[in-house]
Amino acid sequence: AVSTAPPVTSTVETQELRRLGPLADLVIQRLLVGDLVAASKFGTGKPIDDPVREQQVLDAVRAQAGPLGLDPEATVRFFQDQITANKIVQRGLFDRWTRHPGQAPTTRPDLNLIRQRLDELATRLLTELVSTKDIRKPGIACQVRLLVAQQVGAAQHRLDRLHRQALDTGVASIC
Ligand SMILES: O=C(O)C(=O)C[C@]1(C(=O)O)C=C[C@@H](O)C=C1
Repeated sequence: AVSTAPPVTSTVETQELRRLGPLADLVIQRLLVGDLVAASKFGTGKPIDDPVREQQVLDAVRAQAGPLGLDPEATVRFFQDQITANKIVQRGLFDRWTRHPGQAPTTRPDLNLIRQRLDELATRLLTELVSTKDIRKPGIACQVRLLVAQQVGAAQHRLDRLHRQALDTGVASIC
């Protein structure tokens, strides 16, 4: 008879290997919002860098980290990486749209609404940092899980070179 039950150990191991999946997915969601930010700024003369807004983002996560049981400075570093990743996407798209104006967006999304989305993602990222805290200690186990999460996420979202490069930066401090 053909067995229809999945091999239990491999299922458990697969689930284990995917434990950083939700965190990697949120990192990807945040850098994909970079496409919207770029579309909101491109052609307006508005600079990609907004140091005042960056400080607000970092102050907010620093304040939330401690009460959640996260190290405030490590959390700030993680979000600095998310901002850097976002700017990699924005710069890459500005460059692409300048060289190929036909690919430039034709509608301009509202930056304030986009920032609300980034704030929501920050809350979800913090929650996921908390629930993965025990498996993010530096070491090969974390690196293997991260590699799996990053590859699966990049494939699921069909990320191009630019967004994969940004993802490398976004996940740099996870382990
Ligand atoms: O809010 C913006 O204007 C963005 O460009 C997004 C973002 C971020 O990732 O949070 C990135 C770059 C800016 O310097 C500030 C913030």
